[in-house]
Amino acid sequence: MLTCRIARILEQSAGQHFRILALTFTNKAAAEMRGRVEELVPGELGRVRLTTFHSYAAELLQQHGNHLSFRPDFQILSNDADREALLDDVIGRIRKNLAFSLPGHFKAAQLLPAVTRLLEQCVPADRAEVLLQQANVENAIPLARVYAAYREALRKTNALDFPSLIAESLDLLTQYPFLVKHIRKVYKHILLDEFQDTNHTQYRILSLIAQPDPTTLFVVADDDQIIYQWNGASPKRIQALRADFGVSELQLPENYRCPPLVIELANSLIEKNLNRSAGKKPLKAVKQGESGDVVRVFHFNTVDEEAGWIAQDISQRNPEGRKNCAVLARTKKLLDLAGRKLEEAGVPVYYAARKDEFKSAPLRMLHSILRLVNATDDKQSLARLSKAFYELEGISIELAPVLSRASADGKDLLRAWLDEVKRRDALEEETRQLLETGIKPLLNSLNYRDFADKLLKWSGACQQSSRPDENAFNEFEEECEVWKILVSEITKKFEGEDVNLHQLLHELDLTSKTPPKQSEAVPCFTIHASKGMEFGHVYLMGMVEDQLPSYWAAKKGDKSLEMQEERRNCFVAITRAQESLTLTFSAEVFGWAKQPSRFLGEMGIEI
Ligand SMILES: Nc1ncnc2c1ncn2[C@@H]1O[C@H](COP(=O)(O)OP(=O)(O)OP(=O)(O)O)[C@@H](O)[C@H]1O
Repeated sequence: MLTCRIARILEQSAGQHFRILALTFTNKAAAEMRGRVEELVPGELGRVRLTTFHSYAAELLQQHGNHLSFRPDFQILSNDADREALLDDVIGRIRKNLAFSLPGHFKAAQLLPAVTRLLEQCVPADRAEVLLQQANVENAIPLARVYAAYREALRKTNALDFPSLIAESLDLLTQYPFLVKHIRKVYKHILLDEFQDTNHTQYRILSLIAQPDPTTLFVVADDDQIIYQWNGASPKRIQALRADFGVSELQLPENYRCPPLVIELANSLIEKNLNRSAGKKPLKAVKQGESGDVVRVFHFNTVDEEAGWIAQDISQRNPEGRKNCAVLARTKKLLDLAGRKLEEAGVPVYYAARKDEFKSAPLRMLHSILRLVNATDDKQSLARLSKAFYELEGISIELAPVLSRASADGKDLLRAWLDEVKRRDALEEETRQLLETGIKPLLNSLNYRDFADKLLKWSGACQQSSRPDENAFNEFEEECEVWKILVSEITKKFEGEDVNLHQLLHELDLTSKTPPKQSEAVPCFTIHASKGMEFGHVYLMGMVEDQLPSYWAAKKGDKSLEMQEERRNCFVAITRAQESLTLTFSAEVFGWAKQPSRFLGEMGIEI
């Protein structure tokens, strides 16, 4: 839908210079759409910025973040461990200030979620105290203090985490209206996929950059698929869109994916939700003619038996059928069990869990060198580089001498590290070569592609000889593949532009390093990870109370917002099926007696 509209705008405006901004929530969706647009209108992608919300925010801050004191080479803290370390630092420094006392139990790990929530709501640092007090939050004053200091620390260390990318972008656009004017001039069309997932801050950004003219903005949304309520998504957003933009709406009830029987279940289920858009039409199956068991329901004594049966059922299919199967569940714990059973049955498994950082030593070494070239005093990257280098080369480079050499000679950390390494007699000739002919030119030219090729080639040679750490090459081959794919996707994303090093690093930080699925592997996905996807045969396991719906929703009650979200989770899961749907449940799950999910009854399934 979105891609067809982009293609049509491009066709109809050939020769014109305005650009199109299309935003998605996942890199995968953005990459798929780019592929489809390229197929529909080859050679026109240069006029389209098709990217994720976060990546667009990073781009805005690269270009204009100096107004907020961020340099374009800012670092993105993509994992919670780094955010926690920064917050820990912040708390430690506040504690040193004797004039202000923080509650003894204030620890980074416990406070991070609260800080994240404040950032997601884009609470200005100087308003946090009042707002937290008004909301009767315990320890409002110290929490506000920590929050303000955390935002300040991000600025001082020239770093941003995911929620602050969005929050700072909104601040930027709010404080500098000339930027909004500029963006509106450049992007005559703004399109957004999965609009229902936008949180309040993202919506405010969208409202600023889209011209008030309703022809500018085009969104695709389904309020029956809001499953990120906990992350700020809300049915209110669609209502706000109607009120703020005067949008014209086109309902698309036709469903081309699922068999009619699945559509019947989906409709029966979702109509139980109370706060759907008024006048929402039920889904209409376009597919006709079914063969075999389109919907199957099985129950078991224990979840162990349930997972074992699913594994057997999938393994007994022919290879073609097996490739089209997926196991979905509400929680990761269920999927891990199903995955284990599948592996025992000889079926390879694919998990979609996000992978923030590379795991193999060569890729860690590459990534930390690139980070050090970009941010020359990044001590954390220096430590990571030394660790990876030790695993590969067996030479231990202590950080203290590197730091003092850097400070004494006024050198950046990478150059000082190189000097330390080169003093070692034990250095292999190939490694010396890499450092001489690889890193030095990289430092001068920033040609990361060339350097990456050299380092990966050198690593390949290292792999042949025994290494001090036998785990150094775990996941190496697949990560080389991931590296190639990422660089190629990033190049496509910035079609026609030279992707500089800090753009590359930002994109790397924003992208999961999960390897691509091997064709014969069976996906085991949480419902959230399966959103937007489709599979021939869907096995939805764990259809019991306290799983789907979750314990929390069941506790909140049948009419609660939480229960409605669980119903949408179930709706999303079953509507992934193209050919068949298998629903399973057990009397006992992880040692607890469980009742069948209320959603089975709501779908009209008799037990
Ligand atoms: N007009 C059409 N004719 C035939 N097939 C179609 C048509 N439109 C969509 N499809 C197919 O239906 C399936 C679902 O389409 P699409 O991914 O656009 O749906 P969607 O609304 O984004 O679904 P969801 O939001 O539930 O993930 C895809 O396999 C797509 O190829």
